[in-house]
This record gives sequence, C-alpha cells and structure tokens, in this order.
Amino acid sequence: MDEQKVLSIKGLLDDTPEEYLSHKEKYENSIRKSVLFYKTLHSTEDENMSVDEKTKLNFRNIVTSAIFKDNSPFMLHNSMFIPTIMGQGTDEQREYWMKRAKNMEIIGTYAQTELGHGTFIRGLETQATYDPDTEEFVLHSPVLSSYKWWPGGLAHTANYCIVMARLYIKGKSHGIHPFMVQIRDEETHMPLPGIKLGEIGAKLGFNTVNNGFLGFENHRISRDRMLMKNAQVLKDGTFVAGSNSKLTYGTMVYVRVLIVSNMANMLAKAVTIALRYSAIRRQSQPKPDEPEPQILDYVTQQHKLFIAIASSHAFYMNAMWLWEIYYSVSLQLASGKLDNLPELHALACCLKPLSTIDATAMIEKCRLACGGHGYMLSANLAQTYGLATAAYTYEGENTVLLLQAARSLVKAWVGHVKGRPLKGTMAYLAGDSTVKAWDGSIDGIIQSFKVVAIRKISSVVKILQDYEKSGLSPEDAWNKASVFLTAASEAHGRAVLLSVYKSEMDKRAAVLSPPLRKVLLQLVDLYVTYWALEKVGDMLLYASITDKDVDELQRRYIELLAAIRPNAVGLVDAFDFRDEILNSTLGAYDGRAYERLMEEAMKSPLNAEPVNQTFHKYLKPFMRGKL
Ligand SMILES: CCCCCCCCCC/C=C\CCCCCCC/C=C/C(=O)SCCNC(=O)CCNC(=O)[C@H](O)C(C)(C)COP(=O)(O)OP(=O)(O)OC[C@H]1O[C@@H](n2cnc3c(N)ncnc32)[C@H](O)[C@@H]1OP(=O)(O)O
Ligand SMILES: Cc1cc2nc3c(=O)[nH]c(=O)nc-3n(C[C@H](O)[C@H](O)[C@H](O)COP(=O)(O)OP(=O)(O)OC[C@H]3O[C@@H](n4cnc5c(N)ncnc54)[C@H](O)[C@@H]3O)c2cc1C
Repeated sequence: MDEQKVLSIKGLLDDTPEEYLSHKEKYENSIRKSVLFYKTLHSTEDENMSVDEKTKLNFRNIVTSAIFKDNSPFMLHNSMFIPTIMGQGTDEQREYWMKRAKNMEIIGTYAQTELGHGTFIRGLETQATYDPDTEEFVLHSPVLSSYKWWPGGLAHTANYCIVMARLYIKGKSHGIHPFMVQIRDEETHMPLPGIKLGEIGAKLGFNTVNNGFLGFENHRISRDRMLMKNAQVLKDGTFVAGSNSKLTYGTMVYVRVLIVSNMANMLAKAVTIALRYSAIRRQSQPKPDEPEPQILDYVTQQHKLFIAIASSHAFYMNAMWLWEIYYSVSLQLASGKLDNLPELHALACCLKPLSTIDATAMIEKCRLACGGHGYMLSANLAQTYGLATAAYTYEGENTVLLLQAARSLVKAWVGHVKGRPLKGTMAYLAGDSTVKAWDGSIDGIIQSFKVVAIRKISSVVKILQDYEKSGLSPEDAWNKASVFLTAASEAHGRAVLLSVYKSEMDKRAAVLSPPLRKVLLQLVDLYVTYWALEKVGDMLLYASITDKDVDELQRRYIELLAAIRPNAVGLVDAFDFRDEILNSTLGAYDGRAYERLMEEAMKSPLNAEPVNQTFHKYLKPFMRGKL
C-alpha cells in the first residue's frame, strides 16, 4: 500500500490540530479520516498471502495508521475482529463474515474485557445460555461488573462485535467462547433491543478509538452466531469441546505478536522526532570561543537516543522472527498439531511485555531529551507515549503475561532436572551455567545473558520448592515467589531479544554493503553493550564480570556512541517516515522546528484575538476590585 497515495487523499490531514478539538469533535474527525483512509487503503489480508506479504501488510497498516495521533476507531476491526473470524470461525462462517468485514460492509470490534474482569478470562460473567427450543443463545449481563468495558470502536462505531461470553447449556457452564453479535441496526445504527451501548469516557490516550461499554438484557442470537471452529453446540444442545480450550485465546496471541512490531514502529517514530530535533537544536557554550553545539553532540544526548534506534531494530527483527513462528504454529494448529502452541504462548508472553516496557520508557526518554518543546503536543511525543503505554496493559497486562511465561519456564526447568529434553527457545536452559571467565565479545555477552536466565530460573524454582516443603500450597508458594518469577521471565526475554537480534542481523549481514553492514552491526554492539551495563548487577552475580571488565565495557560503550554519531541522522532518516506520518513540529525532514512551532501556536483558538473576552468579564473588574 503506497503511503504517498494515502497521504494525497484530500482532507485526510488535519487543518485544525486535534489538540484544539473537543472530545466529540476528535472522534468525529477520526471517523472522517478513517473512512477516507480505508477508501484508499482497500487492504485485504488474503489467507493465501505469504507470511512476508501478510507481515508487510500489517506493518504498513501500523505505519499508515500512525496518521491518527490517537489511532482510529477502526483499529479493532483490523487488529482483532477480522483475525478472530479467521481464527475461530468455521469455513462457512469465515466465508460469510470475512467478505462483509473485508469490504467494510460491517465494522466490528472484540469485546472480551468487562468492568469486573480483564486479566482473568475464566472469570468473565457475560452469559450465553443455549435455548434448544428456539436454537438460540440468550446473551445477558447479570450484574454491572459483567458489562463489557474497553473494546475499541464499541461505543458508537461498530455495528457488530465478537463477544467472549460464558456458555451455559442446561445450567452447566462450558467456559468462555466467541460469539458474533450484531449490536446496532445496519440502517439506523440504533442499538438493537436488549443492548445498552456507550462510551467509557476520556483517557490518557486512544481518545479517538471510541472505547465503549456494552450490556445485554436477554438479547437473543441464532445458534450459528457462535464461532464454532474450536468447539460446537449442536442443535439439541450437545456441547462438543475443542481439542484445547486455549484455542479460543488465539486472537490474543496474534495481537501480542503484532504489538512487538508496533513497538518497533512507535519507537522509530519517537526517536526520529527526537534525534532530528537534537540535530538542529543548539544550546550552551562549553567552549567559550566556539558557537553553541548541536545538542546531539552531547554524549548524554547520544546515550538517551541511540539505544532507541537499536531497540527499534531489535524489536523489528524479533517481530519478524516471532511472526514466522506464529504463522507456522497457526498452520500446525489447523492440522490439529498443538504441541508448539505452549512455546508460542510463552514467547509472546515474554516479548510483548519487554518490547512495551522498553518502548514506553524510551519514548518517554525521547520526549525528555527535547526539553520544553518535547512537552508540546505539536511535537507528537506525548501522544506516541500515550499509545505505547496502553500496550503495557492491553492484550494481557505485562505482569500477568510475564507470570504466564514463568509457568512455562518453571515447567521446562523441572522437566530438565528430571531428564526431559528441552526444545526450541528454551533449549539453552540445558547449557552450562557456570561462567569461568568473562567474555566481552557480543556472543560472549549474549551467552552471559543466557547464564543469568538459567541461574534466575533455577533459583526461583528452588525458592518455590522450599516454600512447598515448608508446607505452603503451590498457589501460595507461587504468589510468594512471584516477584522473582517475573524477574526470571524478564531474564529469559532479554536473552531471546538479544540472541534473535544478533542472529537475524548475522543472516542479513552477508547481503549488506560493507558500510551499511558496519553501521548496523555497530547498533547490535551498542544494544548488547547497553544491556550488559544496565544489568551489570546480574553480570557481577552470575557471569563473573570483574570491575576491570566493566570499565572496559563502559569505554567501549562511549566509543560506540562516537562511532554511531556521524550516521545518527541517516539512521533515523532510513526509517523513512513522511512528515505527515510523524505529524510533529520537531521531527520534520526540513528541520524548520521553530517555524513549525510558531505556525502551530498560531492555530491555537486563543490566538484568534489579542484580548480574550474574560478580560472584560472577569479580569478587569477583578483587578479594579469590583468583582
Ligand atoms: C483506518 C485506519 C485503521 C488502520 C488499520 C490498523 C491496522 C492494525 C493496526 C494495529 C496496530 C497495532 C497492533 C496492536 C493493536 C491492538 C489493539 C488491541 C486493543 C486491546 C485489546 C484487548 O486488550 S483484548 C483483551 C485482552 N485480554 C487479555 O489478554 C487477557 C489476559 N488474560 C489471559 O490471557 C488469561 O486469562 C491468562 C493466560 C492470564 C490465564 O488464563 P487461564 O485460562 O486462567 O489459564 P491458566 O490457568 O493461567 O493456564 C492454563 C494453561 O493454559 C495455557 N495458556 C494460557 N493462555 C494461553 C494461550 N493464549 N495460548 C496457549 N496456551 C495458553 C497456560 O500456559 C497454561 O498451560 P500449562 O501447561 O497448564 O502451564
Ligand atoms: C487502551 C486500551 C484499549 C483496550 N482495548 C480493549 C479491547 O478492544 N477489547 C477488550 O476486550 N479489552 C480491551 N482493553 C482491556 C484490556 O485488555 C485490560 O485492561 C487488560 O486485560 C487488563 O485487565 P484489567 O484492566 O481488568 O486489569 P486487572 O486484570 O484488574 O489488573 C490490574 C492489576 O492487577 C494485577 N493482576 C491481575 N491479575 C494478576 C495475577 N494473576 N497476578 C499478579 N497480578 C495480577 C495486574 O498485574 C495489574 O497490575 C483495553 C485496555 C486499554 C488500556
């Protein structure tokens, strides 16, 4: 999909900055732009697409959807509604619903979270009770806490949604299943009878995504509206369970994989803005007889920003690698082979949290690196932060996902100790966890991160076992050790991020020109060295690094910053964001930040007149003591 084509759409770009629109106007403006965008996008995810084409389409969608400072009310249609039909629908259901959804004849969302439950899916309270007499499901929200709450586009945009509800047949619960539910009349857009809809209110970000609430009052849908690929309800009410109840969680795994690439993109956007601004901004005079230097020449500024470039590359490489795994596991699931699903789940439960934690922190650092102008909404750093930080929470809150990964790591380690073979991304846990002497090479440092993970996993397993020996239940032991369980998952995630970034770059290095290879491998070196210094405590404890080695690492890090400096602007230009996508007074390609700041300032409604009417109404009488 050609960005130029999208950006040439008349009226797509805002003449009135979103910042000066009301909450309601922001939404209405975003709908206007979304419709224009889709008219041009016409993007369809064809199941016959190769992994590469599908990945590129999603990545392009992510990039181009960035023209919405706060994202689009159509976001869930693309990122969850369609993938759920694809992953949870029977062939007939896919045939019917995919056509309507891809052609935008209907707009959907994914309604799982409720006022009372987000993390604990098995605690969801929305009921879907099967009535064999009418061959219908009766959807009902028994209490306020069972109202669906959060789904994007749910409030006023979507007319259909996937509802994740607890299935009851003859009074027996059969767990959570997906249901296709029409929520608004296709002609009038009025909520259907028995359906309550509304918006949840203003948020830190995502204020144009139209997150809403949904309550059911005994609303009936036909039996064929349960998506029945993984489990079925026959006409007489017989329940046919799926091969694995977690297959209904499949869309969440897909989105967690997508989020890793989205973080690569978000971080690339923020560091492009901050680094370009740092190249034009001059400040202070360390050398009395010389002009004020570019702030990009301060090593502290390089320390803040260059890791963000390297991290965006690392997330992108890991995202592409994870996507290949997701795609091959999806094909295996389609043929009933489930044994690689747990590893995919564990990987997603590590990489989604780590990429969102790092991206959120580094985007904030990009804002802080731009001084006062970084604090302007026209810089588009705060909004980028708002979008990124949401991903810490949505699609599985990070702490909860790291604990999920810990479940798999503990199982793998206990199995290993009993002689069971380890496989895939956990195979390294069987490696030697004693480091004789520090090896400061890139591969040596990555190996040290693996040793740290092995040691943290084995020691937290020991803590769990000691707690259970002392009489604690497995659940209480787990909770008591949970801080160090998440630390073990983080260590595993770091080891994966580092080794995949390095190995994926090594694969590509052979086809790169020598100058490009040199620069990109400098970023790999910077990334590995940065994290070794960030985690120096772990290195001292588990990887026999000495203070002399640390000193060497610090000097190497400083040299790497200096080596990257000449190519820094070129590296962010290579992300190739158009000004309209960056949507930032500080990040424009021409570097005219001051002129753009002034242009944007003059768009403030307050600048329409020299004296605001409150002077005569309030200030003057107040200052004259007459109020
Ligand atoms: C016009 C412009 C438009 C432009 C177009 C845009 C295009 C797209 C742009 C995209 C941009 C960005 C990309 C992303 C954007 C997406 C936005 C999304 C918005 C947010 C949506 C949501 O948040 S949806 C709701 C998400 N909610 C969650 O994730 C809930 C988290 N909770 C859980 O997953 C489960 O409750 C939990 C796993 C925590 C526990 O489950 P439970 O059933 O209790 O299971 P356990 O008892 O813990 O474990 C039992 C065993 O099951 C295994 N298991 C658990 N989960 C899974 C799984 N998913 N897959 C496989 N296996 C699983 C677990 O490992 C246990 O196994 P064991 O062997 O017994 O250990
Ligand atoms: C911007 C945004 C968009 C969203 N869009 C959608 C959407 O389109 N569709 C949808 O269905 N949902 C959506 N959500 C909801 C999102 O999925 C939930 O917010 C998320 O799953 C977390 O659940 P919760 O909010 O109930 O928090 P909780 O689960 O209540 O978590 C609150 C705190 O408790 C902790 N906690 C919870 N359980 C455990 C545990 N077992 N162990 C340790 N700590 C625990 C968490 O770590 C967290 O710190 C969205 C959320 C946001 C912020």
